Amino acid sequence: GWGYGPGNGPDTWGEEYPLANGPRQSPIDIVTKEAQYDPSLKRLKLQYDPSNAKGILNNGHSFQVDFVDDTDSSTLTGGPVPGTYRLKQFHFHWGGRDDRGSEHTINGIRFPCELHLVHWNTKYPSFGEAADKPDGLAVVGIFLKIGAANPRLQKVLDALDAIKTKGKQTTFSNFDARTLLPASLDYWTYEGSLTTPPLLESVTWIVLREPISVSPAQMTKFRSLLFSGEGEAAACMVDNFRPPQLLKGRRVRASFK
Ligand SMILES: NS(=O)(=O)c1ccc(NC(=O)NCCCCO)cc1
Ligand SMILES: [Zn+2]
Repeated sequence: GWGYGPGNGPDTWGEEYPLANGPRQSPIDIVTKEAQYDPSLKRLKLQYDPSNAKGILNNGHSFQVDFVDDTDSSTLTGGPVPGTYRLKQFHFHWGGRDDRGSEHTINGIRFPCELHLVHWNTKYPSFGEAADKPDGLAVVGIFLKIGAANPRLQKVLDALDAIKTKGKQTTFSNFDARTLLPASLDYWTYEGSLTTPPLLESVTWIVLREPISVSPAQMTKFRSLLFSGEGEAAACMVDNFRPPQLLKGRRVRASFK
């Protein structure tokens, strides 16, 4: 199946997933001077209930923290989208070295890691139903930059020893995803896609301007995970990012001047 290696990486995905060359693919390079301030954009409202955290899973491409999404208790409202979107999961993309790892880039600059908080539009009955609709998903992207250790990440990183290999999962409860957010919710927004197969063009991207910090030692924890399953030849889970895709005429709007 698809992956990030030489034989199954982003350049090969188009063979099985034709959307790879579609008109609204993600990620993109955000050229800040070309992002247009839009005064009609609303403030982003993220309301997360810690009791909705359910589990943490190594899915063989990244790891994700899954949330119970059967009520409107952890939601995204406001921002560039009408209606209410429910938090489904969050996950990360990172590099084998600190000079790469993020999916979106800012003026060509890559960050060592990028956090994605995945939400689905409650006008649809479920995530699966929403996932292939043009207004189905809203993903908040947050850059991580090297600096002081981030204590808010520690609970997530401490759980990684239990999910080292593909398919492993463990319970992960009482986690407040709001603690991962930076002080400012200023954002850029554009219409895009899932950044992994099936590359569905269903995502309103909301990329925060302010990064959160991560220390080199914490990055080493991310890199201790494996793409491979137990008993398989060990393959370090690093460089699980898709490079920036063509804008194809899309506009990027800014919520700030
Ligand atoms: N990196 S990303 O764009 O935030 C992303 C989020 C979800 C997914 N996929 C997912 O949640 N489930 C599999 C696809 C759903 C099809 O029903 C893939 C990429
Ligand atoms: Zn992602």
